[in-house]
Amino acid sequence: MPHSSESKTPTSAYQSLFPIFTFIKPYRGTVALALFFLMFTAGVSLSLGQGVKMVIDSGFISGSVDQLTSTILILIAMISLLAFGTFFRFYLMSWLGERVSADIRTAVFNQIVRLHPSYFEENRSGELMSRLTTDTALLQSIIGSSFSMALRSFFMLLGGLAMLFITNLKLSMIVVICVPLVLIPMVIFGRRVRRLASSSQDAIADIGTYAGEIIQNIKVVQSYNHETLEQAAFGQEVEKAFDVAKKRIKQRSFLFAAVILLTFAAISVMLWVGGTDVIAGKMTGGELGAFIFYAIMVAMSMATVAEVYGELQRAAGSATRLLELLDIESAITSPINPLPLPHKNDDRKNGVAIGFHNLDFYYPSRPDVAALRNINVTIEHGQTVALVGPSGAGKTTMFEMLQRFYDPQKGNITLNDISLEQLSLSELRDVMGMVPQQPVLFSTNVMRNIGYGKPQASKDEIIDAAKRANAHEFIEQLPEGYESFLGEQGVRLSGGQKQRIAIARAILKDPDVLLLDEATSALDAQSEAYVQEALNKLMVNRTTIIIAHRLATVIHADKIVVMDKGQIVDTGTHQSLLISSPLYQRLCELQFEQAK
Ligand SMILES: Nc1ncnc2c1ncn2[C@@H]1O[C@H](COP(=O)(O)OP(=O)(O)OP(=O)(O)O)[C@@H](O)[C@H]1O
Repeated sequence: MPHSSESKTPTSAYQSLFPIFTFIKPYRGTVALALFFLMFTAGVSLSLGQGVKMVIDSGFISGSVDQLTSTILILIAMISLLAFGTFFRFYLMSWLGERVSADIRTAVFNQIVRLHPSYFEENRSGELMSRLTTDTALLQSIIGSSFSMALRSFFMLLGGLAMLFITNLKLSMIVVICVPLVLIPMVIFGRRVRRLASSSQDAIADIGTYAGEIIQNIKVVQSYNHETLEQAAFGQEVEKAFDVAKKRIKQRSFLFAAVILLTFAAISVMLWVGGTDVIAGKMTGGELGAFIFYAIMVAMSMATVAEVYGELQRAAGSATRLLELLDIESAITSPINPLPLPHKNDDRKNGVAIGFHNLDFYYPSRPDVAALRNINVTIEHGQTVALVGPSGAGKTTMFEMLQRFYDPQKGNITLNDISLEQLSLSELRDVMGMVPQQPVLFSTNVMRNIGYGKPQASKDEIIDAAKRANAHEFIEQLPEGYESFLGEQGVRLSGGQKQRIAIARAILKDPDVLLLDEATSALDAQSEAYVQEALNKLMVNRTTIIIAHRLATVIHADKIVVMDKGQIVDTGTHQSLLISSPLYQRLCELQFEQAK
């Protein structure tokens, strides 16, 4: 990417903002038009000073009502032009801000969904979320408003200064001395206010996080009778935020008071010096009026430029973070020239053969402990293999490796003798279908939750999949049938029902390899029978690997792999392992005790 080198070593705020221009480039035409209106309005604003002069000199002083009327009409015409230009300037600039931040948001999200899963173990989702929302919102306000304000103020500052000197040299010298006197306290207080404003935002964000966690876990809070404790703790958080806010508003009050005092003091000095000149006949009243108009314009423009400079620095931080995120390369990518997955006799309905060969794997976050060590397993087309072993043995890790969420440090995994790294990620993941122990439901309706397995599926296909998963009946009984909303704020489903939705999703996907993580929590006999029947149908004509917790599953498996501490300790059938494997015997006793 073109911005990679700049974003790593930003030397100034502007330099790290520079890469954002890649996102602005496509809208060159709009930028040009916006700039035109920006200069147009700046020009009209500057000429307003002349209008003021005319109204005073030709209108009031001349004593002619007609002349006053015509000068006022000219002033109205100028202000109409200003309004006209402002509409387009504001609209186009804000449009640019919104458009560019929308594009950046999309680019960041597109990047996030493709990143390797271990990235999300190192980076909290809350942080990524704030990149997507807060950081992009800041850039939007910079591009859409602050930048335009700064540019306009810059033009007006230059023009205003020029007009000041043209109007009256002596008074201009007073302004040149007074403006910094007014600005210095504004910049100092402004900086403090900004710092406090950002810690105030942090404090508010903390309140949000705290409340969010309590609301999510409200049942735990209530069952432990922690309401009063939580109320007190939350109260403290709120007070902390209030204390920061108090400091901020104090600084702001000082700022306002100082600005009013200094500005009017400076204007009074000018009025006094200018007024003496008017009385002495050295300048007209209109000139003095115009002069004060320009002086205020120059001061305001300088204040705006100073204010925006601070914001630009804050935005530079956001821009750097966003661009760093966009620069990260996913550690798991498709090969440039992927091999197609060959199918035995070209018959897709037979599953695929799987092989683990001398596989060693360490999780990136725990590089010193092997999660899998020296794993060798061969699974034939259409076989059902059960993985058993105590907690932490590495069973789930096997599933993660098969879906290539991580790459092994040593050895490899093959599908029909092709190494996973040689397959395109999309083909690999098309082949795999996973039914997790705790099914994940999205906050949408049943139809879309099942349809996640095959986005182009028709309604009939979805209903058919639900029927085959033994889910149709209970879905029909939901308040709005297939349109019922599931997920976070949706209908609550029982464990068995959720599993059947997940099974329907997998049926619809129709994968060659089925990865099944059986639920450990016991379902009631009826649900268990429904789920088992649905699974049996699902396993036909596929290669299936099951993390097994049920007697029925292991007995019917073609092969059982017994794992412990990341290694395979035994492989065989239920009968052979009962004789040869002490660990398997122990596991059987434990697991099937519970099943009784
Ligand atoms: N993302 C991860 N980062 C670091 N270590 C992990 C990660 N996931 C799992 N582990 C570790 O790897 C080992 C194997 O875990 P795994 O989840 O594969 O076990 P399991 O056999 O599926 O256990 P269970 O039956 O309890 O789910 C454990 O020691 C676990 O702490």
